[in-house]
Amino acid sequence: MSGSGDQTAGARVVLEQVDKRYGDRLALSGIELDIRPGEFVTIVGRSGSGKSTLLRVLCGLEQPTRGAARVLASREVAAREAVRVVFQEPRLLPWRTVLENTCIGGPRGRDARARDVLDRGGLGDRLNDYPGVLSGGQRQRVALARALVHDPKVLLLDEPFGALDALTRIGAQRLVESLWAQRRFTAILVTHDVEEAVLLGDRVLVFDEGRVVESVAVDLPRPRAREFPEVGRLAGVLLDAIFRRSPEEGGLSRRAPREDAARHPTTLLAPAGLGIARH
Ligand SMILES: Nc1ncnc2c1ncn2[C@@H]1O[C@H](COP(=O)(O)OP(=O)(O)OP(=O)(O)O)[C@@H](O)[C@H]1O
Repeated sequence: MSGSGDQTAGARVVLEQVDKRYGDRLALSGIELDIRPGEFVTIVGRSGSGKSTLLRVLCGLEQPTRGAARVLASREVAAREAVRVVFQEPRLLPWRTVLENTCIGGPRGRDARARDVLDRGGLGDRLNDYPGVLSGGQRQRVALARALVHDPKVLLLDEPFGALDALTRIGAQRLVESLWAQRRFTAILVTHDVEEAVLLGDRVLVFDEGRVVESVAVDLPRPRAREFPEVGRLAGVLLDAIFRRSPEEGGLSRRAPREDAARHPTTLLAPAGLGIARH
């Protein structure tokens, strides 16, 4: 399994000098990103660093204050056509069945696709159940199926596993990875779990104060496991990057804070091979 390849249904995502301002607060500042079709990008960073704002800009819920965010498929397509989001809460309609929830808002005739995704998520025998009788992990798999029924070019995942217990979380991660490998959409996942970011990402971006301060390429075979020494090492690198700019908050810094890194706009084409691209 690989994050790159020629046969892809995913779209390229390009952000050019994107700022997002809320009053006096700059939630995103000078974001320059180039995400290739079918790439799996994960995003980590402290609370309030701008991760969710980036996803909201990408799905069209927010407009940049400056700059442009573009989804480039065979042609430039509107975010609402090409981009789907899965949030931490599944947001299902309690009075609709699993199958009905999955098909809501989707194109007609997508029952077969919905059944296929639900089946792959282990819900093939729960199609006529209502959300109230499902577990948290099952509900989240319905939310994932609902997003994929639209055949998105880009799938945005905003802490989708955050509320799940550890075992259910591992199952959900594997499901997302296998669906991504099969359908080749471009995936952008926000997570607070640095190991999860390494397990799933072709590239991990570290956000701080609305900027990308680090980009870590993960060139490891898939599926990956937390027990891989390299996974642990890269997770440590990410923690270091997250906390080094404010060691008094995290206390994990082993290096001096990098004064210059966050001040300069970054261009983040995924570097080949394992390593950290510094900007
Ligand atoms: N609608 C809004 N109005 C005003 N400020 C906002 C709004 N949305 C976000 N912000 C601010 O923008 C900054 C970035 O918020 P964002 O939700 O993107 O952070 P985050 O990295 O996703 O945080 P978390 O990990 O806690 O979810 C924060 O300072 C937040 O207070």
